Amino acid sequence: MTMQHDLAVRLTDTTLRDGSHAVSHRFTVPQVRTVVRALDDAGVQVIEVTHGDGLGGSSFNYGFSATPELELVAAAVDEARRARIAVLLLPGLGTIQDLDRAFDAGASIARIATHSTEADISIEHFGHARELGMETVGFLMLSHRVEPQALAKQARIMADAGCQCVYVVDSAGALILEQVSDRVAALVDELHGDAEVGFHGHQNISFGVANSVFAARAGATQIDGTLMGLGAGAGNSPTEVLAVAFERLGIRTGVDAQKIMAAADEAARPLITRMPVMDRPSIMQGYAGVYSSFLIHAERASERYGVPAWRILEEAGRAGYVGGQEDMLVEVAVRLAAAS
Ligand SMILES: CC[C@H](O)CC(=O)C(=O)O
Ligand SMILES: [Mn+2]
Repeated sequence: MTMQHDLAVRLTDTTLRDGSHAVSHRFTVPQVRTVVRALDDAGVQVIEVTHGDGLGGSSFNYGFSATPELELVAAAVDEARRARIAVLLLPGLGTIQDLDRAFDAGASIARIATHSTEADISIEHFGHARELGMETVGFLMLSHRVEPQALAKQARIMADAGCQCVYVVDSAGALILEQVSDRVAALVDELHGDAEVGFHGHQNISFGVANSVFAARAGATQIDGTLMGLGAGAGNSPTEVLAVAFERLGIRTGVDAQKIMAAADEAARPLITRMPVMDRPSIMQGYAGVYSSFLIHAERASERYGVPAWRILEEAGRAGYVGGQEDMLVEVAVRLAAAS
């Protein structure tokens, strides 16, 4: 076994954001408190809390939150003793005012997400977050669609705007091993210490954890996970598995393996109404490079128009749709139904 005692990564747990997709955005204040307490006890340093689609995501199009997300953020801030609370924002869906409100509720890390070729729409948000004194993280979503050097140029735009860590985000769970480390290495090289590099994986073709190891070895210092792998598509890299795998590889996380396994089992497992699985639609997302959050929208369109969800997702991959184009899945379903 290769031991790499020189490596350390900060784990960010996004059960209460990406994992929110798996419970149709129905987290309650007591549930948030339970999960935050368990993660905090286990030594997770950053916990992300918002609607699954980020601040402002609660809507007809993306699904309404059962509890206003700022109440969840405030509860998380109140419950955490050591961990810091992060929020995610997609410019256009969430606004600068949403960020202000999240900051007022006690969030101290702003994670701004854009499609992997559109970093320029995050410039204002990074500037504003830094003015507020928030730590900043940038998400380059659907990173598999962009070659390493071009992705690194987008990361440079974020870093120059005030982003302190740029993530390679495998939104489709499509990347495999060196495809991750090549991208992470290109960003590390470009950013040259001006910003850290992170990795966010999905399990659609089961590579989330292995990809995270490759990311860490290529220089990523922040890695995302969710308890029990709850998340969009087939879910995210499970935080408890990341903690155990990293410990076995000598990559320091500061997370207690026993406690994080208990957090998954005792705090997260009872909340699960629908366990993300690798099935035909979610595997198709990894295979065809489709945004993981499209899964529920495709399933809804599948029921309504009587065409298989995997076919809708396959077509979405062919068309190259990006986050925000959920309505196009209905159009695809209508077309497939008419052709059948
Ligand atoms: C809502 C933003 C987006 O879903 C971020 C993310 O987790 C991903 O792209 O995987
Ligand atoms: Mn995700």
